Amino acid sequence: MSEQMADPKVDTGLADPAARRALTSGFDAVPGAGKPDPILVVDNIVRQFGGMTAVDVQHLEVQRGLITALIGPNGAGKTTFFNLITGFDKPTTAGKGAHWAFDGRTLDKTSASSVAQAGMVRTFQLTKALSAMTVIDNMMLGAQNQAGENLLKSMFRGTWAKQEKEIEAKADELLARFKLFEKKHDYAGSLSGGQRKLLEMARALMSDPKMIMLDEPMAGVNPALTQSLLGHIQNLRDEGMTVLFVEHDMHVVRHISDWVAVMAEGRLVAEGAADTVMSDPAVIDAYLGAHHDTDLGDDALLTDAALEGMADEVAAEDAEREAEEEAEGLR
Ligand SMILES: Nc1ncnc2c1ncn2[C@@H]1O[C@H](COP(=O)(O)OP(=O)(O)OP(=O)(O)O)[C@@H](O)[C@H]1O
Repeated sequence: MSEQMADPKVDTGLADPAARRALTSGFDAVPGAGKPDPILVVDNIVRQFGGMTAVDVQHLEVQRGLITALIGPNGAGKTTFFNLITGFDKPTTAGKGAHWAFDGRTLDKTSASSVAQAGMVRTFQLTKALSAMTVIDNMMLGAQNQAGENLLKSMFRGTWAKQEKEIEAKADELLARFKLFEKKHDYAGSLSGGQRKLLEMARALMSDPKMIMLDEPMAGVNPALTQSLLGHIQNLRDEGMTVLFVEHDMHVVRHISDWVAVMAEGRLVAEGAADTVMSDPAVIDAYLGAHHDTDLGDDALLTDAALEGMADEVAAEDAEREAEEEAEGLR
């Protein structure tokens, strides 16, 4: 593998649920709580649209190696916050105290592509333009973030063809992992809702991120694929990646989050472990104020056995696929 395609997989020891619980039990369950090893630190990010404050996050730390959910009622500012920290929008406080750093690197004034190159990548919904492209072309587009200037240089050096082959091999591997290999040459627009979500995730992984940010990964996904998607997300964490995701489905949040941050009316109003944060009065207030019918989830399914079962299922499928690929000489 070339340097920029370095494998981000690291053993954080956090594949073990007991280790994760031991870690998060040391976190303060208060908004803006400090973490022992934050991969993302955000300060004073404010975004106003006209007179309306969509985001006003004074301090947030995201712990490395965990799955953190960002939840909150409709209009709480979650998507805007994602856009701000990934360089797709600018805080109103830019140059006036807004500061955020990823993996020790200040990102305040960088473009979306340099944020991606720093290792923080968000998934994108399949837009019209992307739907009109094939699955493999979508994947190759995902690699652009990763290669950046190096890609340009290598084109001049005449090594592009070799690099393109390497990138396509990596795309094939990811497509196989996400059960999309058969669809490689199909138009992305022809995929089902769940397959699109898988493609969005696979595309983001083309750049070997240290942290993947998922915006509503389960929206529009049928129950059969939900299990598989949840398993994939947990496996990314178990391989050492940090996951930050926005999700409305509280059952999903409870099932896979190690830590939950809650936004309401632009502000961070609570933080805590999934099984306790939902009973925080600030969270109940925020949701009740927004819509009364939110189901804040059910603890009955929140067992280690259920979670590990899902992760094991996907890991077994991965192993089976790898064996098949080896037999077919794909690897
Ligand atoms: N480009 C924009 N121009 C004006 N207002 C905007 C813009 N983008 C977002 N807003 C407003 O900012 C607020 C926060 O929106 P945002 O989409 O970030 O919330 P959210 O928490 O992601 O909501 P949802 O869960 O419904 O997706 C909303 O009131 C929204 O109408």
